[in-house]
Amino acid sequence: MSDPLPPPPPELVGTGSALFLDADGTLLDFADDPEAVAPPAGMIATLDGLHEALGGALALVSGRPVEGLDRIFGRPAWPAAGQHGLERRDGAGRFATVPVDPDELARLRAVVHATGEALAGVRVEDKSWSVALHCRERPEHEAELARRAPALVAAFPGFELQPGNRVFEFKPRGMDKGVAVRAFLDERPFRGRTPIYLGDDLTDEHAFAAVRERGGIAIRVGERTPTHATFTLSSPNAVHDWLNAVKTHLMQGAANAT
Ligand SMILES: O=P(O)(O)OC[C@H]1O[C@H](O[C@H]2O[C@H](CO)[C@@H](O)[C@H](O)[C@H]2O)[C@H](O)[C@@H](O)[C@@H]1O
Repeated sequence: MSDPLPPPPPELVGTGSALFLDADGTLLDFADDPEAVAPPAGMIATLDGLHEALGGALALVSGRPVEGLDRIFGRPAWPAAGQHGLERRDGAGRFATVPVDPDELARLRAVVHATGEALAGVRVEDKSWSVALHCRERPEHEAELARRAPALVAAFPGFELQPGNRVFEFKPRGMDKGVAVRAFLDERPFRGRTPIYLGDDLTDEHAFAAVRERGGIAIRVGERTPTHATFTLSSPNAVHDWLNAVKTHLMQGAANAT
């Protein structure tokens, strides 16, 4: 059956838009090792151009720490939300994190590491305020992780489970990408703009709901259903091409205005 969602026309983005971009699976192709990802050639220049054309209203919104995003994207000045909204660098460059109970986090971390060690080939990614179990290299463990993860997190009331693409993440309760996007939209330079969010995974659905409730547009990357999105792009390659087309459209508009 063909996908009922259409591709987004680049003209959807205007100078009054704000652009929110997920990283893995949207800007970045998946890799077995979370540390082994890299943006395709030319993407950082494209994002720099869009950041400028949108008056700074472009932000990365990721499950990764902001520090990890900075390493991958060459330490840009762009606003960013990391660890599903637990940390945020706002439009003025200020960085803030949500406080986490360090004792509960330490106990959770120990249980997650023990779970990973018991399943050969399952990777543990320790991200300071959240922890993830990855099964991309051993997808045969996915069903077992899906069974164990809810029981594991139930012992830690301050934390919740965020499933994703071949990953089970344990993060402090109450924070998600929707909370992060709403916070950006209440501040300059995002305030008053129409939000447009691109993402591929379950965690992005929180942000899709947030932008739609503010009159914005959600664009799903890939084919995952169900979704709050109304447009789709097939892959990170298609996202890169689309972002280039958006940049060209914005620059033509600026040239025509002079
Ligand atoms: O919100 P995102 O920017 O999409 O981040 C979500 C998680 O992405 C990373 O994991 C995913 O990508 C890895 C590298 O390609 C892949 O190995 C893994 O299977 C994917 O789930 C990242 O490692 C996590 O920390 C992010 O939360």
